Amino acid sequence: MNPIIPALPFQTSDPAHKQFQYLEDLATAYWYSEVLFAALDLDLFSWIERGADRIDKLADAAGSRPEALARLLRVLKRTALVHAIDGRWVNSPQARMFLVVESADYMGDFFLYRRYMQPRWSLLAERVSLPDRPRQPPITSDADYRTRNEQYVRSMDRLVRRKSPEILSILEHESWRGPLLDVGGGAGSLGRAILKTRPTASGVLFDLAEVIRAGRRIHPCPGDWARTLSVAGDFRRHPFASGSFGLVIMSNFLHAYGRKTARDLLAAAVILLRPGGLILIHDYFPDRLGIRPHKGAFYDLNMMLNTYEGACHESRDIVGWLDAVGVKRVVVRDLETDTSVILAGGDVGGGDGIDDPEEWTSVAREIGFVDAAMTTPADIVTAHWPAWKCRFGCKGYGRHRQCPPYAMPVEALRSLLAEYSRAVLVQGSPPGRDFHHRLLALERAALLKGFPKALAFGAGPCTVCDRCPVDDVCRHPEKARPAMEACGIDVYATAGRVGWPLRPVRDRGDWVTYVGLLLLE
Ligand SMILES: C[S@@+](CC[C@H](N)C(=O)[O-])C[C@H]1O[C@@H](n2cnc3c(N)ncnc32)[C@H](O)[C@@H]1O
Repeated sequence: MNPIIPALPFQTSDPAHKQFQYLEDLATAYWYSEVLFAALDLDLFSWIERGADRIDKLADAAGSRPEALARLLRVLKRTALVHAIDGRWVNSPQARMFLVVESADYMGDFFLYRRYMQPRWSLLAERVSLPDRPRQPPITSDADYRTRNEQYVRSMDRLVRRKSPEILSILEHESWRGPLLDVGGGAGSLGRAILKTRPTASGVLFDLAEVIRAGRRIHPCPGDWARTLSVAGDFRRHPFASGSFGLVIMSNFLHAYGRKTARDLLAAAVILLRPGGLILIHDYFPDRLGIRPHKGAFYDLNMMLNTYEGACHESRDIVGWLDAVGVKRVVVRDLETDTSVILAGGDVGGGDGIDDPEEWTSVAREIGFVDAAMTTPADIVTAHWPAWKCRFGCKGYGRHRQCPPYAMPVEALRSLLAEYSRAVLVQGSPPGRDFHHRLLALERAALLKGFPKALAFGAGPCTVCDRCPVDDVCRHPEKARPAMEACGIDVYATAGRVGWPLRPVRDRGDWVTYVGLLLLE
């Protein structure tokens, strides 16, 4: 998490402690968006930047009541969008950059566009329960439609423009040659950014006629259309010649369609590729659990509510659809924001991306862990005291084959760690038996993906059997795994190194946070 952008409370509440607070934070999460929308409606950030920085001046400029405005500003201050210095209001760096109309990086209209989608969210229960989609409020006139369409195109363009550098950094490792086709390219900023990296390549921006017209108004400078042919049409019917393009882009396109149509449109795009051509899909994928693990699933609901048949498709489905039409070489990469890229064809890296060590955190979350973090064996803190704490302080001492005094001594653990180069820490909650099963599932997934040395360490006494046999011979060594602390891992310090502040259970209703470890090589 970027330290200058505070996390929202519902992102940081620890359900293991004060569980109801997490729910209360979720219940009031919409307050945050409403505050941002109101501040943008009143254009507060722009007025502050223009010098209306004292409450009376600002209230005057924004046409607001000073006392009420002061209360809104207090919340904006809590959300770190503004600061107060000696009675003057000052924008935060993010607000100055993205929320001031005069800024070259202004995104306020994009954020306000999010509000257009909001009314339908209040119909979520109906949408999930009733067979018919609630009716769309009618658009009153052509002028309304035009304004709305232009806002939409401009908003999408602002967002993809910000994401382009990261998408480019993924594409830069691949070799491709033009021409490029940007399917549903909106105002064209992604294709434009990609073309700039290939000074001789040309491109086609393809979208519906009204979107192309809006794109021309949004980017009036002829230089923005250099080497780009804009073509208006409907991709479901347009007669492009097969084998014409070296790179086909589908950015935020497939989610406008249901499963069957999306699959057909993807297959149609593959046919347009030249031999060795690449396809780049940039979208929200509900099964990608990277930096914003919840966003793809939320976006899918947004599509369900706000489009006719739209859905965010899982990246693994898209990889399967590509495979079915003969595109075997695929990588999936999460951006540092909330979307991901699937790059396929050409001589793209191969596999499904799981050879990328960072992918293991996604796999772990998918298996059901609350959180997962990559670390290295060198960052696993070992000491003598954890095992001694088991000896003096645990009522189970001496009763479990995977715990002291039978557990792996810390010296053996240190030698073992030296034989590995990667490690994944996972976090979970009771019951311990479920946590253990997840660990075994993660270890097995690693084994099957070609990590023969994969070895999991659990949390607390082994839960495989109700109790260890009296003859001390483990009946299930294939399932039993050593506990981290039992072998001398300082779990608090190790978790602290990946940014997990563990706390002892203090209050009734709190539960212990389990931490497990997977060693990989
Ligand atoms: C969410 S926008 C994405 C725009 C841009 N690619 C981006 O990533 O910001 C989806 C675009 O796909 C276009 N689109 C959807 N279906 C289409 C179709 N059948 N033919 C052409 N364009 C289509 C829409 O008009 C819209 O501009």
